[in-house]
Order: sequence, then structure tokens, then C-alpha cells
Amino acid sequence: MRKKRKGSEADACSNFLEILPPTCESRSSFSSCKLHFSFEDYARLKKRCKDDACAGPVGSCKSRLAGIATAPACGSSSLVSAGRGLKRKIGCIDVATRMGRKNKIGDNYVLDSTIGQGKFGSVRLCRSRVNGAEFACKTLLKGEDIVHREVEIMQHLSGHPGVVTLQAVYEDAKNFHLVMELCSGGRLIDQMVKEGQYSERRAANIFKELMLIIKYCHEMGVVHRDIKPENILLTTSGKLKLADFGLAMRVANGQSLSGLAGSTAYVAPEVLSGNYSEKVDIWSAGVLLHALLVGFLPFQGDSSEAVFEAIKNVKLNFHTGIWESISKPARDLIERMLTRDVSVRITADEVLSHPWILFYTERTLKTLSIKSKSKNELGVPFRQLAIAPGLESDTKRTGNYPLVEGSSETSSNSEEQDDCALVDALTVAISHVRISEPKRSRLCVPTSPIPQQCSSNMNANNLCKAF
Ligand SMILES: Nc1ncnc2c1ncn2[C@@H]1O[C@H](COP(=O)(O)OP(=O)(O)OP(=O)(O)O)[C@@H](O)[C@H]1O
Repeated sequence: MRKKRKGSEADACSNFLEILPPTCESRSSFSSCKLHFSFEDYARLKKRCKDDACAGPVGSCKSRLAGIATAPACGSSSLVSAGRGLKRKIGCIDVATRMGRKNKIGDNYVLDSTIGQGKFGSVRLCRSRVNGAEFACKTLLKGEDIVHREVEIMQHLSGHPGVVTLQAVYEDAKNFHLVMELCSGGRLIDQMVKEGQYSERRAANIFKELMLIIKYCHEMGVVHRDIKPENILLTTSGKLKLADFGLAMRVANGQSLSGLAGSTAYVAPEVLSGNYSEKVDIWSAGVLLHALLVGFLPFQGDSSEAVFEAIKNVKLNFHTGIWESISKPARDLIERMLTRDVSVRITADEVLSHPWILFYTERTLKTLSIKSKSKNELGVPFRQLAIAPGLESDTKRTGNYPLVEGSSETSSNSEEQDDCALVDALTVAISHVRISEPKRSRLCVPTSPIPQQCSSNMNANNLCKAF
């Protein structure tokens, strides 16, 4: 159900926008320097930056995670030509967003240090002159429709707790100044690089939060097109906020998008070959989930061309190596998200009701997990424990408990270890209730006890190798 539609735009473009960065020096590394250019621009820029300070640690952990290049949104915008009043272009601008043409941003805010650098300008800390409240101010150079679209889409999505709120917009001769809610917790990518592999519980909770935001965007008719951990900001309390709607597009039901847009490592295969839909965000989120769980990106290569080749052709193997320490439902979810057949790839809603997500994030199931642990320590057979309240009738009806027969000794070490076996068993049981018939048949049903290794067993060395 779309909640609020203020017109839509779907592109059927064939030309890439010409977007060049103000300077290469504005970015500290080559990988950053390449962000958000069309693939043509990227090649040109690569040549230009080859020998200068843009060169960076391409093989480093961070650059591998960060992806390699990004293309701009492509296609004609429904917004009128650039360089004129933003307010006029954005007919739907909310009255709650204060737009200042007469007012200068300096009248209301004190601009402070730079806290981020984007492709079109910088992001600075700013403080309200009225009450000292802190915000982030993104200053964008006028002249590109993409800039207007970013403001319009932020405005369209504002109000959701997972989307960076647009507080005010100011305009002067050269720039737009977007005063946004400040996310002081940094970017998810930085946390990932610092922390490496996440436990399944933690990954599932972060991921659910992200998927709720993506679901909201899709319901609002917005395809983000650049889901990656660099664009996920954190509040001081650790809540996720999706940012950077520079590549986002609005679509009406059934309309498709075209044009190269996204970040190399995260881009969906159909973006490389033609028309696509909001499912590209699911693919990118699947890439992110892969990185969260095992600490490295699924599709890699020495050049962007090699990465694209991998995205189009590499068959991921979830059965060996590091994947043996990850629960089968987690692998099942990633597989469903990284499915090249778009018609089979699951939706945001389906991700959110996937057993792996439910197991780690739904209170009733968490309670069950804790109860199970303590009962298991008392020697109650594992089989009896892995039936969730409310599932009983269904499992009785089917007469089939596809559970792992475990022993009490398997759950004695840590909560994560306990979860690891339980999640396999329980999620398969849940799948009989929540997942429709054709999908259920694709679920991995454990045939033997799951090895008792959890992602929490991974050490820092693995992470460094992985990245
Ligand atoms: N609301 C915010 N609060 C705190 N920091 C922010 C906020 N918005 C942006 N930043 C910082 O500024 C950086 C650049 O912002 P953003 O990604 O929106 O710009 P961009 O021009 O689209 O950048 P990119 O080239 O990465 O796509 C972010 O990576 C982040 O570090």
C-alpha cells in the first residue's frame, strides 16, 4: 500500500548524466574519489586521478568493503531546469520544512566544522542560533536536477525514524543548504571496518532495522539505488538512519527504471543489463548482509569490470569455508536476496518475515530462546524446546518437526552458540507457518546436526583476511 504519493517519476533514460566532482582532492582516497560517477565518467576520472593524490589503498579492508565506483542517477527528472528556485521546482515541499530565500542560513544557524564530504559538496556541523541545537548542514552546488531530486525525495520521506529528517532548506545564488538531523554515531561502514564480523543476533537486528526503512521507501514509491553501509548513518543511541538520496528515484507502481546507478560492489545484475525495479535495493541489502555476517563482500575483483563480471556470473557457494559457521537460515536469506532472477528475489516484506529475522528479533522467539537454554541445561531434549508458542498447532497439523536433534552439551558455552543450533531448527519450524508453499520448498532443511560454530567464534585475524 502506498501511503503518500506526491506524483512520481520513472525514467526511461539512455543518456548518463554528466556529473563531475568539484575536485578530486576533496576525497582522501581513490575509492572515495570515484564515488557517484557514471561508468563513463568513472573511466575518465580514473585516468585523471591515476597519478595524483586520489590514489588510495585500493586493496585495503575498507576500500574493498566500500565498493569501487558509483554512477549517478540517470534519466530525465520531472523537475524543471536547474538553477531556478528550488521551492518552485518542488511543488510538494512540506510547510514543515522552512525554506529560506530571504533568510540566510547564517541568520539562523552557526556553521561549524566539516563532518563529511559528498560528491556535490560538504557536510558541516551547525548549531541553531535560537537554542543551540546541533544539526548537519549539507551544502550542494546548484545546477543539477539530481540535487533537486535529492531534496524532494528527502522531503517526501521525512518523518520516518529511519530516514534522516530534513529540518530546513536555504538557498543562495550558488548553493542549497540542507539542514538535517545530526547523526552523531558515524557511518555503518566505519563500525563494520572497526568491528569486523557481526554475530548473527546483532546482524539480524541491524538488518531488520535497515529492511524496515527500505520497505518504507518502497511503499512510498522510492527506490534508493545506493544502499551501502557508507550511506547508513547512526545516531548516538545506535539507531540506523538511511541517508544520501542523491541517486534515489520515485516510481509509480509497475514502472521500471533504467540507467547505471549504484556502487560497484553493491549494484544488482539487472542494473548492468537493462530495466530494473525497487528489487535492486534488496540485492544491495543482500550484499550488505553478506558483509555483516562474514566480513567480506560477495563479489570482488581487481577492477570494476571484474566486479561486474562477478555480479553477473559468479555462483556463490554457501556450503563451505566460513559459511559452515553461519546458520542455514541466514544463508538461505542471503541466497534469496542475491538471486539474479528478479521475479524470484524476495521483497522487503518477505525479508522481514523470513524465519532468520524473526528468530533473532521477535520478542516471543527471543524469550523462547532464553527459556530453551535454561531448560536445555536441565537436560530436556532439544527437540521439545524448539517449538515456538503459536506454532504448535501448525506443527502438530503437519506432524512434521524438522528439528535438529541436539544434545544438551551443545548449548553449554554461550548464548550465541545456543542460538546457532536453535535458529536452524526453529526457523525451519517457523517456515512451515510463515512461508508460502513454493518458497518453503527452497528452504534448506537440516539433515544432520549443525556444527556448533557461531559467527562469534571468528577472530580478528579472519576479519582482516576477509576484508
Ligand atoms: N545527517 C548527517 N549527520 C551526520 N553526518 C552526516 C549527515 N549527512 C551526511 N553526513 C556525513 O557526510 C557524508 C557525505 O554525505 P552524503 O553521503 O549525504 O553526501 P553525498 O554527496 O551524497 O556523498 P557520497 O559521495 O558519499 O554519495 C556522509 O558520509 C556522512 O559522513
